[in-house]
Amino acid sequence: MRFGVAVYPGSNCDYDTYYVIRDILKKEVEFIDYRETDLSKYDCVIVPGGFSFGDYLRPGAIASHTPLTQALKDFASKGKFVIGICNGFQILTEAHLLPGALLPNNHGKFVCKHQYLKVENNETPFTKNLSKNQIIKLPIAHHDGNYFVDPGTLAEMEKNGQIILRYCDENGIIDESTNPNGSIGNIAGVCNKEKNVFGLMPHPERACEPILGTADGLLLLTSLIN
Ligand SMILES: NC(=O)CC[C@H](N)C(=O)O
Repeated sequence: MRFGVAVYPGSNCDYDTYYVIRDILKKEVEFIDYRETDLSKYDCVIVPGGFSFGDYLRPGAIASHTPLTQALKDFASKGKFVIGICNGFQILTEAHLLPGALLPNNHGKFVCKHQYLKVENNETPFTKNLSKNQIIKLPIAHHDGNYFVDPGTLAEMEKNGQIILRYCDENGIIDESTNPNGSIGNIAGVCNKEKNVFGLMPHPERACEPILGTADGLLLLTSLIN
C-alpha cells in the first residue's frame, strides 16, 4: 500500500504523519506538493493537520481550491482512500469530499489535550481493527473543531453508518460535559457514503508510540493497511 502525505503552505503535521507511515508502519510514503495533480501512484492520501494558508478566510477554505485537493475528488471517486486529520478534515469538508463543516469551538478557545473517543462504526476500512463502542484516547489540538451538519444530512449519515467517532469520557459517556468543542452529537470523525474518505479532528499520527501517552492511533492507521 502506497501512501502520499499532502503538503500545503502551513501544514505542520506532515512530518509526523510521514514518520509514522515510514518508520512505524513501514510502508512506502511520499510528500505531495499542493500543486500536484497526478496521484496515480498512491493508494491512500493523508491530508494532515496544521494551518494551511494560515487558516485565512476559514480553516481549509483556500487549500480546498488547490490543484491537489481538486485532484483528490477524482482520486476518491475511483475508490482510493483519503484521510483528513484535523486541518485535513477541515479541507475535506470545504472541498465537499465530506459533509458538514468545522465551525469555531463553542468556547472560543484553542483546545489541546488528550480526549477519549467512542468508536461508533467499526465496519469501515478505517476502523475494522477496533470493536464497536470501543473507547480510545487520542490528542486533540484545534480552534475550529465544532462539527456542524444540517439535521436532514445528519439523519442520512446516521442511517448510512457515516458517524465513526464521538467524543466521550473514559466511561463512554457522550454528553455536553464530554464535548470539547460543541460538535453536534459529539461527532469527532465521519466518512463519506462510500466509506473511502474519512475525516477526524483528533490526531492518530501523534499517538502511535506508548511514550506519547497513547498508541491508540495505530489501531486506526493499521486498520486500513490490514
Ligand atoms: N492541529 C490542527 O490541524 C489545527 C487545525 C486548525 N488550524 C484549527 O486550529 O482548528
